[in-house]
Amino acid sequence: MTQAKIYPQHIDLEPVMRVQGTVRLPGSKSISNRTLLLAALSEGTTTIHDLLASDDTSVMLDALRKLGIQWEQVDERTHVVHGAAGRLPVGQADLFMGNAGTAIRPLTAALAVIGGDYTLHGVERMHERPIGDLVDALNAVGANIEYTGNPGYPPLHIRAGKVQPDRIAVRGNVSSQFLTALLMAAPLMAVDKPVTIEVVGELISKPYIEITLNLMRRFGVTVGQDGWASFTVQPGQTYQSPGSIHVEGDASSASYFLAAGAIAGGPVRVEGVGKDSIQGDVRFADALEQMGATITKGDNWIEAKSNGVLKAIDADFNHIPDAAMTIAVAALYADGTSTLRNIASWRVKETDRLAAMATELRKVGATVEEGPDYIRVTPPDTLSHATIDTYDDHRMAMCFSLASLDGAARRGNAMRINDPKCVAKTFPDYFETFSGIAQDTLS
Ligand SMILES: O=C(O)C1=C[C@@H](OP(=O)(O)O)[C@@H](O)[C@H](O)C1
Ligand SMILES: C=C(OP(=O)(O)O)C(=O)O
Repeated sequence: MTQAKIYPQHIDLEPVMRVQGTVRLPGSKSISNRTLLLAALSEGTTTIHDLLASDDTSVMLDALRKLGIQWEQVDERTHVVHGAAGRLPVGQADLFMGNAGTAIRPLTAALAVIGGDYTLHGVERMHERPIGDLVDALNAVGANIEYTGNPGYPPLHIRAGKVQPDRIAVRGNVSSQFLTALLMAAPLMAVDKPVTIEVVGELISKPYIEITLNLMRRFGVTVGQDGWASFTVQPGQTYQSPGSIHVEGDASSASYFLAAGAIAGGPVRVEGVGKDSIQGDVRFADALEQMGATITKGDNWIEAKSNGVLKAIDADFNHIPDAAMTIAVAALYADGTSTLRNIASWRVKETDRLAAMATELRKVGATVEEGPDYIRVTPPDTLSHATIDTYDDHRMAMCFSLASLDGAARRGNAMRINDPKCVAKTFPDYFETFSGIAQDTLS
């Protein structure tokens, strides 16, 4: 076991020669926050098993409470949400959304359609993350949403409007969460006639739309689809509680452990996601396979094992923008230059991830080319010890734990990661769990 030393300001990860073990994943952030909102909008009570416990789900739970939705946590792994059947008991509230895109975007659409007097704000970075395409789409069909800071960004002030359109158009090239938000609110708009949501231009991060449609179906609403161009909800469909629902393990969180297995021996098995997962990020395993790792999958697990040095990869990662960050760090262990393409959305997430990734990969000795929507990584012969800055981005912290694996071990120095507690956004116990798969350390 590695002796990870946790300090308030940084964590020192001793070089790890070999990883092996089984990790039980925390719940999926994307499924947890969608499920909470859909349960709140449903008729009936929903028991949710294995909800993610993290900053992003706390802000959603707190917001729902403030809006008058009753919920209880009945034991460590079980929450019960009492749906309010498309209404919100509290008509006026000030809601703190942290930095959770999956909370602020869907809630904005739901609140604008249901009507009331609501303000939504978040951490400083949240106020730099775009929401203009969603606000424009809603205001164009009768919503009343105002920016109280910079136009195009939270904070927002939502007042009652009248939103019952036939058609609503939204751009999908900055974030798929805008379309997700409109889809989830669509049954509330389609009161007596169908509503069609049209995607204007390109749609990014498509697998997240599949998650949305899948969960809407489980809550009793089906959506007609014309490819990725438009989505129609027929009138008279209301959300109905499925009774109980289980949240899969988080496939993005799985990526760090699978990559560790692919880099440093393995096998490493993640439990909680498997062959039939509804999360697009399970396709991260295909990328690792392409890099030469051996991947095996069961119904509820995925395992990765290394086969010597990884092969460099050149691929489009638009479908898995979050897990793609893990590939950028795994590329440090590849036999040549890797190129990750079509990832412009990295610039508007928790930080400018293209800039942050380039800066931190250079610190460990990589040669990096940062393009407007791509990154090219050439590994050094030997990784250098470095102090990694994390930019209040959970994924920067989690990805760079991989830089403590065998390549780094050749130098025998610890890898320092600043502000490790930022992992609380989606995986509060990340570093403890990572320590659990480390078998041999050089300390
Ligand atoms: O809908 C979702 O659950 C998410 C969609 C993706 O965002 P974009 O659509 O902005 O790429 C992803 O990066 C985010 O972590 C979660
Ligand atoms: C982009 C992310 O989060 P959000 O849901 O806040 O968009 C992420 O978790 O990588």
